Formats: sequence, C-alpha cells, structure tokens
Amino acid sequence: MIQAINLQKEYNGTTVLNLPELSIEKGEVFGLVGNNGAGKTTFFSLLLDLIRATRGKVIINEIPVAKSEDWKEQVSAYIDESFTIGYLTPDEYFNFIGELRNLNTTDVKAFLEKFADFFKDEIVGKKKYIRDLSKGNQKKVGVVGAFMGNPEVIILDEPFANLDPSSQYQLRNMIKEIGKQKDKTILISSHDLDHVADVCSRIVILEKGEIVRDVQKTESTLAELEEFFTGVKKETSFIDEL
Ligand SMILES: Nc1ncnc2c1ncn2[C@@H]1O[C@H](COP(=O)(O)OP(=O)(O)OP(=O)(O)O)[C@@H](O)[C@H]1O
Repeated sequence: MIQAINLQKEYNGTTVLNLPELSIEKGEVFGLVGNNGAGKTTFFSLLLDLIRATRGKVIINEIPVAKSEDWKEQVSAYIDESFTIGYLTPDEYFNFIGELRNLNTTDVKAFLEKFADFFKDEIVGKKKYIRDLSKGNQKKVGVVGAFMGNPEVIILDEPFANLDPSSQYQLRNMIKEIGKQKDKTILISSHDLDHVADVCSRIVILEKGEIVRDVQKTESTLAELEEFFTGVKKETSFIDEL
C-alpha cells in the first residue's frame, strides 16, 4: 500500500501539492489525471523520493520513503524528467536495469523478446544512444525498463505521450495484463482520460495540487469525469438518434 499523509510541496512559498490523506491499495491500477501544472509529476517525484516534501510523508508498504531505501526493491518507475541515461544504448540500459533487478543477460534477452512488436525493430540491438532515439522510442525504453524484474509497484508518468496510436494500444494492453495480477499496484499519470479510463480501476483528478475527484471506474463515473474535463454534458448524440 502507498500512503501520502499530510503531504505538501511548496516552491517559493506557493503550494503546488496538498494531499491531506491518500491511500493506494495493492492491486489498484491508479490513474492520475490533471491539466498542465496540476502536480502529477510532483506527486510521483515525492513518492520516489526524487524531491523532498515541504511537509508530511510518503509510506510505501509500511516503509517511510524519506527514511529508508528498502522500498526501492519493490518499486519501479518511469518519469520523463528524470530519464537522463542518454549516453547508453537501449541494450546497455536494459542490462543495467537487469543487474539492479537481479536478472542475468539471458533473462533480460528473454524479457525483451516479448516486446519485439512494441519495439518494431528500432530499439534492441541498435547502436544508437538513447538520447538519439525519437521521443516515442525513448519513452518505450523507459517504460519497458520499468516493467523489468517483476516489480510490485510500477509508476509511469505520462507513458502514452509521444507514442503512435498502435504503440499506445499495445501499451494499454500490456498495462491491463500486468494490472490483472492482484499483487501489483500501478500508478499512471496522463492528460488523456481515454487511456486512463481504459486501463485504470480508480481515477483521481488533480487540480492545482488538490484532489477534486476520486472515483472507482464505472460507466457513470466516466461520463461524470468527461463532463468535468470538457465542460460538456454528454447528450444523446446525433448518431445515436439515427
Ligand atoms: N523545481 C521547481 N521549481 C518551481 N516550481 C516548480 C518546480 N517543479 C514544479 N514546479 C511547479 O509545480 C507545479 C506542478 O508541476 P508538475 O510538473 O507536478 O505538474 P504536472 O501535473 O506534472 O504538469 P504537466 O502535465 O504539465 O507535466 C507547477 O506549477 C510547476 O511550475
């Protein structure tokens, strides 16, 4: 379980995240949606101890993240801003992550073979540095790296951004597949309600650092969220009337 308790982050005296109490249970596929600057990356960065909270704390499986490193074995993440392993090729990167996750090179190879369609022959076995790949391919490397070694908690910041539609579709299916395992917890941030609605069991909307909606996914909650985001109430469509 992941808990944020009275978690606040300020920059220059301005509060950008304020979560009095948030718990994410094991088995949840948790979608975090919000406009630019809402605080999504800040929240994930606090969870991963990449930045320090102004107040409050994060606890992952009973371990306070700012006080111990033991939670790191259970958690894997892709965060755009901190994905700076530019001077490695994808193969070097995957082997590096494999070592951290106690996989040997044969395990890593077998794992990567499962992603052949997703990589479309553009990533594995190539001599290009990650920094020289297209944005979408960089994202694929980062996201697949986060899946390596069967972590219990997977945190993905904007995993769908920059991917082409077929890759988005494939990634949705991968997340759904992993999300079926009851011992996994997956956290995803996105601007795109469609992706989040497709893969997540719970959806939270963040606005100016505060939670303004927190719902389990059902047909009616999806309509409500769509209305919240677009400001448009879903009427019977022209097509429905034909
Ligand atoms: N290092 C920093 N210094 C000052 N302000 C910051 C810093 N990092 C983030 N912020 C501010 O915190 C707020 C939340 O930013 P954050 O990146 O978490 O939003 P986000 O929801 O991930 O946005 P986006 O969808 O645009 O990626 C924004 O107002 C941002 O300007």
